[in-house]
Amino acid sequence: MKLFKETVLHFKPYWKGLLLALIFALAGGGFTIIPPILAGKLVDTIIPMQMTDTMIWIVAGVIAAFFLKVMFEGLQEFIQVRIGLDVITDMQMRAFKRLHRTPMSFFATTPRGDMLFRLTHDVESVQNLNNTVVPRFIQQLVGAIAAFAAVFSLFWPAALVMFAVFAIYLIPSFKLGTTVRKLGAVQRDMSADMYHHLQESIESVRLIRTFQTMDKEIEQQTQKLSAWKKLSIKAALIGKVNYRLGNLFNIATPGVVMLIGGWAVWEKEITAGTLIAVLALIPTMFLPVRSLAENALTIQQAIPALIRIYEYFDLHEEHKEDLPEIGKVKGDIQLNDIWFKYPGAEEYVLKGVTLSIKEGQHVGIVGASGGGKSTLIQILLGLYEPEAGSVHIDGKDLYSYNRNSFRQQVGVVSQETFLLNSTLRKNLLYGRQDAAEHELQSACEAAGLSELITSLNEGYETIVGERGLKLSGGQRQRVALARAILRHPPVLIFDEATSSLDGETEERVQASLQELIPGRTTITIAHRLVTVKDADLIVLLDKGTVAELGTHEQLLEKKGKYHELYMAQYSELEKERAI
Ligand SMILES: Nc1ncnc2c1ncn2[C@@H]1O[C@H](COP(=O)(O)OP(=O)(O)OP(=O)(O)O)[C@@H](O)[C@H]1O
Repeated sequence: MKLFKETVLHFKPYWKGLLLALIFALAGGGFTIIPPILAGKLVDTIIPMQMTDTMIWIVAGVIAAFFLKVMFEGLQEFIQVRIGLDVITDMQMRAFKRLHRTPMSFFATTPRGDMLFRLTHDVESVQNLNNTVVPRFIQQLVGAIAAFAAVFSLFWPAALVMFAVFAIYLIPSFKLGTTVRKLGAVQRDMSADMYHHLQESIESVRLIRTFQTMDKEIEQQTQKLSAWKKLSIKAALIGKVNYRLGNLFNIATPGVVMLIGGWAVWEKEITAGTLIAVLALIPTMFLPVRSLAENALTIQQAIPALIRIYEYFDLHEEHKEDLPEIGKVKGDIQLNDIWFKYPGAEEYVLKGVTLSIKEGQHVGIVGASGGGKSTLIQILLGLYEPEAGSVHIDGKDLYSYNRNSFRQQVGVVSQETFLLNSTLRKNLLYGRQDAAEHELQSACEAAGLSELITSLNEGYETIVGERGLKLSGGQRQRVALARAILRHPPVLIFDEATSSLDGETEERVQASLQELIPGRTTITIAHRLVTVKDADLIVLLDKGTVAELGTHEQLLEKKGKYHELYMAQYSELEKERAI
């Protein structure tokens, strides 16, 4: 029911075009029944009376009827395909937009292959249905109704025979159709699984080569493919049986009609011409049924595909679109008693974290791996919502505002660097398209990228490759840094932003970053304590709680966990240098 309602709602804005298509379909259907009726007249009157002139008119009438039928049906088909494509692209965009508004937890729990499959293959399945099956079926249905009405008025017992044949045929056809539908759903899930595996396999090519697991990957794909093939053969076989069954009834029906029609001609109840017209109309009546059987698989694939696209319309939204914008951010951040665990997890990752960051302050977050540092940043950006507690930006509750308006004013450089398969320039300008050339250059300078760009033949126009694979890890991280710097955000977040750089480059980049930090609220997550030793405040996060808080010197004096970490990290010499 929802399927029907949603579909009607999507087509509603195009009702005028659809009405026009229906008028053309009706006209096409009307012209479909003219040639058989004229053939009846030919047999009954024109030939016996040798009306040569009228015969020419009849032939002209048949040709004109065919021509008009083709024209009207062509117009109807075109309008319908056009509207269908508009509707499908609307649906695809609606699903895609919604996907971008869902919480991050959705992406963490949904295979990427599944998302891609819905937005590509499922959409394609619906397009296949739209481009050929539906417009033709409507023509055929209109033609069949017109033919049925004509047969009923010419010789009603033949119409009755047809009706009975349809009823008998529908029983096995329905059963076979149900089987095809079930097979179609399984086949689709198998395809999605294969798609996911292929995608993962291609993306993990480095891992596969390193661990030499190609054979295992190929074996897995072979198994999936052969299971899919087996099922597809079964579905194709049932589809063909269904189609041939339709043909069988199509052939049998004229036989029965000939029998009762021939008898009616002998009894002078109808003329021979009427019988010929009726016989000629039979295939037209069978066309929609045959078409349904022939395209059963396409239909059975498209319906679940449509349902799966519709499922995305109801995805949970991260926040309502109509929430107010947060306005220009100064950078005062307050986290109050944050309790958080990841969806489906039992353990809390953050247990009552409270943190106050003043405008323009530089805060370092340190602690053992898995302590919840990156999670805290995700909460601060509103990517995940805590179970309890609140986030205030300049005194405003973040979750009562459009979070995107806050994120736009934050420059984030994280452990993972995402680059587009495009030029360095496009990647650098990703967050701020309108930056001037000198701004671009100084951001690259600050991020330690200038030398690399000068050394490249194509400079800023160098293509970085799929996910930036043509760059080293450190180079990718520097691109991400420059990209964040270029935005001039009031809030900067560095999550292990310099971890992929060699010691010398890191020192250089850190020195440049120190110049950028004044005047902006900056949060730096680092494993190497020296990275944050100049921060105004250092937070030691341990197993989801704030274990220690203070400046580098205060924390060292405290001789607690920070001190312990510090001692563990540095040799005596480095320690002296760092203090
Ligand atoms: N998307 C997720 N779903 C479920 N659990 C997660 C997810 N992301 C992180 N975790 C878990 O949350 C805990 C904290 O992870 P988090 O990344 O915040 O730690 P971290 O302190 O930043 O670690 P690191 O220093 O290694 O980056 C870990 O136990 C991790 O397994």
